[in-house]
Amino acid sequence: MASSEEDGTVEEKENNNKKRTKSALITAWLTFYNIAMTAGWLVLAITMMRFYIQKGTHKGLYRSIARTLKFFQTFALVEVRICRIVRTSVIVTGVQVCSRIYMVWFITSSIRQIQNEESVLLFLVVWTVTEITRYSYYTFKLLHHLPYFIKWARYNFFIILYPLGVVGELFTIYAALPFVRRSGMYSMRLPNKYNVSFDYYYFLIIVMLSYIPLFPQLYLHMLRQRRRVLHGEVIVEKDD
Ligand SMILES: CCCCCCCCCCCCC/C=C/C(=O)SCCNC(=O)CCNC(=O)[C@H](O)C(C)(C)COP(=O)(O)OP(=O)(O)OC[C@H]1O[C@@H](n2cnc3c(N)ncnc32)[C@H](O)[C@@H]1OP(=O)(O)O
Repeated sequence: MASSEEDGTVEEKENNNKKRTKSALITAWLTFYNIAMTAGWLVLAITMMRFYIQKGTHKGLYRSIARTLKFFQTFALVEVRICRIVRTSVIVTGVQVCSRIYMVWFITSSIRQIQNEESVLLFLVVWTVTEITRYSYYTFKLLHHLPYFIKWARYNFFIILYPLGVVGELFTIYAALPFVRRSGMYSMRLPNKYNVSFDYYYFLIIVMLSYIPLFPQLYLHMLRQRRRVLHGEVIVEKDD
């Protein structure tokens, strides 16, 4: 009897040890990821500032940072996986990350003629400030040393930055429309062997319209997060 009780305790201890090791590994991985992303966006911020100071214009800036931007923004896909670990929604994160990746790869990087638009500069600056704040917030939180200013910034900056970012993105897509129509890029006209037609021009218009239902949901989600974190409100959100 005593030996089976002992066995139970040994088994429990082993399980607890395994759980603790797993949780430590996850925390280490998350900390590494968030530090890497903070560093990446800081590099982008410094590169943009240096470019502007040296050249005195934003023309050519996108080209100079395109590779780094593509790398770090695409790497953010990891976050959809992180949703399984932390208390965040796959849908909210998925829409956010995918729309950004789409903006980088299939609009701004694909259409050279729009890269010098002011709207591109606008969303780049907004994304950079947002991401430095967001990833440093996660990092300090994981390290249990979260300065109040970072927490405040994480849950206040978005109030202005989110709409500004969306304005930058929408104007950029709008600027792309004439080039897409003229070039017929990413489009398929009939007749073709697949018997399928696709017009990227109209697809872009649909993307722009999809901001109308999607953006308010993301924004309201962030306002709820703000009330929860800064004002301690208990908020029950529907899970996906
Ligand atoms: C085919 C193409 C289709 C395109 C369709 C287009 C339509 C798109 C429409 C929408 C347009 C949006 C475009 C985006 C524009 C911009 O980004 S503009 C720039 C300004 N942006 C912002 O301010 C972004 C603000 N939004 C967010 O931060 C997002 O909603 C988010 C990134 C998804 C984060 O939300 P969420 O995770 O729910 O909030 P948090 O409070 O930060 O986190 C919740 C808990 O999860 C923990 N956590 C999350 N991520 C991490 C992590 N990486 N590491 C560690 N921990 C993490 C976090 O700590 C919280 O934990 P608890 O406090 O313990 O709950």
